[in-house]
Parts: sequence; C-alpha cells; structure tokens
Amino acid sequence: MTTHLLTGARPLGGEPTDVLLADGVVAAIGAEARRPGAHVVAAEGLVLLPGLVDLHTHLREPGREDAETVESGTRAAALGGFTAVHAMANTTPTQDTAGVVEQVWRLGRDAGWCDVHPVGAVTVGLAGERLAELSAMARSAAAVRVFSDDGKCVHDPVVMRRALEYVKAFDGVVAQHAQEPRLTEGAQMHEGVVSAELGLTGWPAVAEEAVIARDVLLAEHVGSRLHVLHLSTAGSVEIVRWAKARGIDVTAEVTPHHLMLTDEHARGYDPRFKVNPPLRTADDVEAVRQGLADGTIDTVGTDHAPHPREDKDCEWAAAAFGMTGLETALSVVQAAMVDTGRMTWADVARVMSTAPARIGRVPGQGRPIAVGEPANLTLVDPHARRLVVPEQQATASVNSPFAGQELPGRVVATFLRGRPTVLDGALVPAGVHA
Ligand SMILES: NC(=O)N[C@@H](CC(=O)O)C(=O)O
Ligand SMILES: [Zn+2]
Ligand SMILES: [Zn+2]
Repeated sequence: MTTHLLTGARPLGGEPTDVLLADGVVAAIGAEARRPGAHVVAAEGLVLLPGLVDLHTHLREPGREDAETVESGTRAAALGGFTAVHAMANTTPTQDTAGVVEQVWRLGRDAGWCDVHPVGAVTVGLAGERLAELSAMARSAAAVRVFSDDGKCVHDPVVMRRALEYVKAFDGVVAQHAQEPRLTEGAQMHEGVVSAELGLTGWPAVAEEAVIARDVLLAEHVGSRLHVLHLSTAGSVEIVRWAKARGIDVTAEVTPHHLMLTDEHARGYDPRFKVNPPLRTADDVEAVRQGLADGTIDTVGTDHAPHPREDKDCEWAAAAFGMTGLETALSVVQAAMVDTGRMTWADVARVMSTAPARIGRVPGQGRPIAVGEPANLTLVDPHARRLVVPEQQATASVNSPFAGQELPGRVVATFLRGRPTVLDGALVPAGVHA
C-alpha cells in the first residue's frame, strides 16, 4: 500500500499542517504524520480539498466512443481533481437496465482513475413513456441512486410523479433536465435580445422555470427527493429558493459555464458556445452566482458533454449541444466564486464534494478530512495560472468554451483511497506508487 506525506497543506483554509495517507485512509494529521519512508508531497501554499464529486458527467460509453470513453473521461476527471463521477444515462444503448449500468460501473472500476457511478435512465430509451427498471438498477452491483433522462426532460407529469414515488423505496433521487419540449422546439439559444438580433430560434427561460415549478410541487405532493440539473435562470433560482423555504426536499445544480458565460458568446456563431440549457444573460449569471453563494443552489455539476469534431465543426444550427468541463470546472469555480470573494474554499468543498456525495448517496466520498476517513483528496494550487488547450487535455473531445483562455488554479494532486491518480499535475498509472 502507498504511503504519502503531504507537508504543509492547508485543509480548507485552516493552519498549514502535515497529513499522512496510509492504507487508503487519512492515517495521521499534524506532528504524528511525520513518518519515515513515506513519499513526500510538498504541499506548502496549496489547498487540500476532499476529492471532488461530479453528479453530472457524460462519459459516452457505450455508443459514442469517438467522443469519449470511460477510460478517457475518467482520466480527465482525475486531472480535474475528481475522485467520483456520475455517468449520465444518455448512452447507446441507454443506461436503462441493470445490465448496462453494471457494464459502465465495471468499466469505471477497471479503469481505476476515479469511482464511476452510473446514472439510471428514468424511462426506457429516454423516451419519456414507460419507467425503466429502476429497482433492478438500484439493486445491481452499480447500486444506482441517481435517475435521470438528462438530455431529455421527463415532461409527462404522470411519468414524473410515478418516478418520484418509485425511487423512495431505495432512497433514490430523480435528477431532472428541466426543458418544456413544446416551448423549445427548434430552439438554438437563449430567447432574448441577442437571439432576436442573430435570427436564431429562442429557448425561453419559462421553458425551464415552468418544469422546475411543476416538479417541486410534485416532489412535495408525493414526499420525494428532486434534484434540478443545470439550473440557468434567475427565475429558476427564485423558484428553488421558494421551494426550500417551504420545506420541499429539492436540491439544485449549476454548471461552471453558467456561472461564467452569457448569450453574448453566441454572436460569433461559434458552436463551442452552444449548450443545453443555453447560456443566459448577465443578470442570470449574477443570480446563479448569488444562489450558489447563499446555498439555494447546492452543487456545481460539470455537465461535461464531449462531442466529436464533426458534430461541432459545422454551422451553429447543425451543431450538437454541449461543452467539455471536467478539466476546467474547479478553475472556473475559483474564478467566478473564490477570486471574486463570494465563496471560500470550504464553500467550494461543500458544493463540489460534500453536497454532491450526499445527494448521490455515495459512500466514502465528500467526507471531512479527518483521521480514519478514506483518503479521497485533491490538492490545488490557487496561485497558478494556466492556458486552456483542449488538444492537450485528457478528454477525447475538444469542445471547450474556455479554449485559449487563461484560468486560475491548478490541480496538483488527486488521491483515490490513498493512491495518487495525479501528481505534479500529471496522471500516475496504477502500480507506480504501489
Ligand atoms: N448539456 C448539453 O448541451 N448536452 C448534453 C445533454 C444535457 O446535459 O442535457 C449532452 O449529452 O450532450
Ligand atoms: Zn441536461
Ligand atoms: Zn448533461
């Protein structure tokens, strides 16, 4: 078993201290941590976070291995500081059976870069009609707890109601992609001043907000858990705030790109900025930042959505929706929330590790940094700056909206149950530190 001594690390803004990782756990903190024989990782000036947990990753395998595989996507995750990701169900075949979710779970385990928790589809083939075998997926080796038709909205209120009722039996959660399909037919970008000027069909805020409003009321009615994916408008933040004040068991997610980018980016017709839900206005960006800072929004989920070049190197209207994000998420959150003084690193740990682990019921992740806890950890250098070069990333796709930009912060090391998956910012193959 590997033994690592992190010297002078700053756990969540506390005093610099030494942390010993041995036998897969945090073995000692402080003076007792100094033991001979351990690999020393100089962590002076670095921030030590619990390993990041993503509730919203598209790994594309099975079916679109030209865009990403479990191997390439989890390498990207480790480099981004993640020790666990949830793999969305919109694969081909769909992750709507125990067999398919077990296949993805096994691929993740064999790759070994981070824990992979497959999301189960809510409906068969994401068609929105018949419930998938939710209970079989929950009881499978993959132990699915998060169910989502992401990419599609569970728009039929009766189907949504049944799903919310059903997942209660195994403490599951329905994660909704809130998009009223009739209000977004042919939609290309946020409906507003910019879409009118560009002559692109608009995706109005109400198409998101109407579904969230309906779903929080359904969750209240049946007494179940709801998670709102990639919330993007000021109105959505208001609805979730209202629902929480009312005691409804709802949690919400925002993506790094919705914390940073606006619909103004569509002006160049560059499909790298085409995403679902669309980039909104500066007022919406301000509202989601406020909502994340005040706890209305619980998590940052990457919605890492890799696409092959041929689906993005085309005119705007023909391009696929989605952007990569695993390798830039922490930096974007630092830029939007920490460097602006709106959140501390402890808050970052809450929204990118503790809360997503709790919502996904992920054992051994998102835990406090304390003796005896599993050593799932991320070391960050907040003073570093780096240029985003998609061709140099581990993800197999290059559709990053931050390409060519300089971002703050760098993941120096990631530890998965004490084993370094990343050291000095580079991947460490299994066995190297055995
Ligand atoms: N976000 C996106 O624009 N695309 C996602 C689907 C989704 O998250 O809705 C994808 O799978 O490509
Ligand atoms: Zn979605
Ligand atoms: Zn998604």
